Amino acid sequence: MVKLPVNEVYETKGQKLKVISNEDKRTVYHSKNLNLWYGEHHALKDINLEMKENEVTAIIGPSGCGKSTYIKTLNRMVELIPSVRTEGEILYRERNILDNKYQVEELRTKVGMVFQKPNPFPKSIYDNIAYGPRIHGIKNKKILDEIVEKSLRGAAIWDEVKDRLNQNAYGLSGGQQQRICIARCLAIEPDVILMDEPTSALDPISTLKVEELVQELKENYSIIIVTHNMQQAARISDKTAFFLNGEVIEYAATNHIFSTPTDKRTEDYISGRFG
Ligand SMILES: Nc1ncnc2c1ncn2[C@@H]1O[C@H](COP(=O)(O)OP(=O)(O)OP(=O)(O)O)[C@@H](O)[C@H]1O
Repeated sequence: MVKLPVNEVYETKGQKLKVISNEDKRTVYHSKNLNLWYGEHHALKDINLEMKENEVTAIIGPSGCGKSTYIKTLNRMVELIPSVRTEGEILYRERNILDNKYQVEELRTKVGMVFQKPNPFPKSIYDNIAYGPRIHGIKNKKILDEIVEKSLRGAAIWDEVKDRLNQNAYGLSGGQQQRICIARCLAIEPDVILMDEPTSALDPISTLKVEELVQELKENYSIIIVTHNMQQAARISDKTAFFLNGEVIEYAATNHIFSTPTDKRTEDYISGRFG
């Protein structure tokens, strides 16, 4: 494949085409000097990370390094824990979500989350997907039907469940349940999808399906995924942040992190010397 230099303007059939560089992509999240404490425990230390739209950003690092804590600050889920204290800023689309004036409800309509263990509601497949839109006031059956179908198609599970939409979601396999949770997330038309180890409870085939789905979804969404599976990060992400003891040791294009890491600690981690 020929690689064109970025930001060059070419003319073809009378049309000017600009080769877009990564710098032209808009920033979705920008953490600035973010610190977080659980009581006395300093769990996130001066995190500075800028994440771009329509990219998959992977967060990797050994157990206890702060990956889940970080992703849960991005939708302010951490504030449910009473001992948590934060300092610094997290800009989402240029507004500081840690500001008291920022309504968490507003954030939740824009940022969806998929967890480690599939967590469908004990309801029908249809009601799982229609749940969010209903909360947002949509009652019209035809509109809800459309949202349900579109979301299930978006999560690549429509064909598997279209004939049993009224059955309980608990009757599905783990991999199917996880895609139902992704569909539930898509139904609120989010801007960003946060995923906290979304495949760690899945078998290899379901894992592959979710990984393929993540690749497709980035065309329309920005995805931030925590994974302890380094092969997965290498396969599906554009950028990777390596966390260690609450700090970001290195953040760069995924191929750079996995081929020529700058920091010795990143190299030791990705080559399996610790973690
Ligand atoms: N609710 C909590 N109260 C107190 N300390 C916590 C709490 N949650 C996490 N921690 C601590 O904060 C640090 C970071 O934990 P976190 O769960 O973010 O790590 P992680 O990188 O996601 O780990 P893992 O890969 O094992 O899930 C750990 O030392 C952990 O013990």
